[in-house]
Amino acid sequence: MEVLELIDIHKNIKSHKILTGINLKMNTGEIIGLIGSNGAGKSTLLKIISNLLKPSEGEVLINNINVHDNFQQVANEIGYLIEEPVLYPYLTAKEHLHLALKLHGKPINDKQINSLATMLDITPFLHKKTKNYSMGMKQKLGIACAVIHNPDIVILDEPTNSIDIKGINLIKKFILQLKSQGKLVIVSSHLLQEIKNICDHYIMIENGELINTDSLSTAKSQQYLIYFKETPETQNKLEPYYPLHKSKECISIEISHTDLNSTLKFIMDNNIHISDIEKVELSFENFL
Ligand SMILES: Nc1ncnc2c1ncn2[C@@H]1O[C@H](COP(=O)(O)OP(=O)(O)OP(=O)(O)O)[C@@H](O)[C@H]1O
Repeated sequence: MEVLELIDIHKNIKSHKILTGINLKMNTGEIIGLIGSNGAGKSTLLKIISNLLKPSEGEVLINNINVHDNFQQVANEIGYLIEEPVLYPYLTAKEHLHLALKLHGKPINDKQINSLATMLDITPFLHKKTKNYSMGMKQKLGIACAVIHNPDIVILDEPTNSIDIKGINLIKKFILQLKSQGKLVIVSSHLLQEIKNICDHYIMIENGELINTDSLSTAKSQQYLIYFKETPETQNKLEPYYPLHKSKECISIEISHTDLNSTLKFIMDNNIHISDIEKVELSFENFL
């Protein structure tokens, strides 16, 4: 069932275009992986969905309700952890969870808190003040606070940040449990191999634009390597595409399929001789 729709989302900050024309529809019971290089616009998009930022243009609809015009109506349908969790150093994990429930107008339910604490392995420090927590402990508590009010949509920006392998596996299992409860989970990660086995779909953003929303296998085939003979003149002409890759006597540039036409035009306009073009299957880590 469709729960979230993004309609022509644009975000400009001053003259900087951060997001351009993002259109997406997402359903309950899905895990969506959000990938893109540093500065691609992932956190900005997640903040817009969570109503932490307003789009310059466009609409975010949760169950057909405009998030930015009617947030009170949909605030309980969304839970998020974006960037680092904001925690009070002199409150315990349990007190944070009580606060989160109060914020959403939900009754204190210690049974629910204990069960969530078990799933996220935070029971041992449920009654300890957060000032002495490690980054991993803070991160897990941040995730617990994001979901304690039982939202339909859960947004986790880099949830595996600062978490060891055991913790990453636990979070993956937890995300799968959220999916089995019928929630839509949107998760971003720099280390996508950490989450790629659990996602149903992937959203790729580069330079604020959606590259594709296809499956992992389709997404893999969207890159091209263009090879040139290594000469100083060619190297100079290819300056807009630095850093160049070097192998034996060749240099190459790596581009996405969306840049293929403009890159070929650039090459022709500049009279650069192409030695070869290769469509490559890159692993997700190559996009990050
Ligand atoms: N408040 C702001 N003012 C100006 N530019 C901003 C602001 N917030 C974000 N940006 C710019 O918008 C672009 C996208 O940033 P964003 O944090 O959304 O990227 P990201 O894909 O989440 O990156 P990362 O993976 O490094 O966290 C970047 O170029 C960033 O510098």
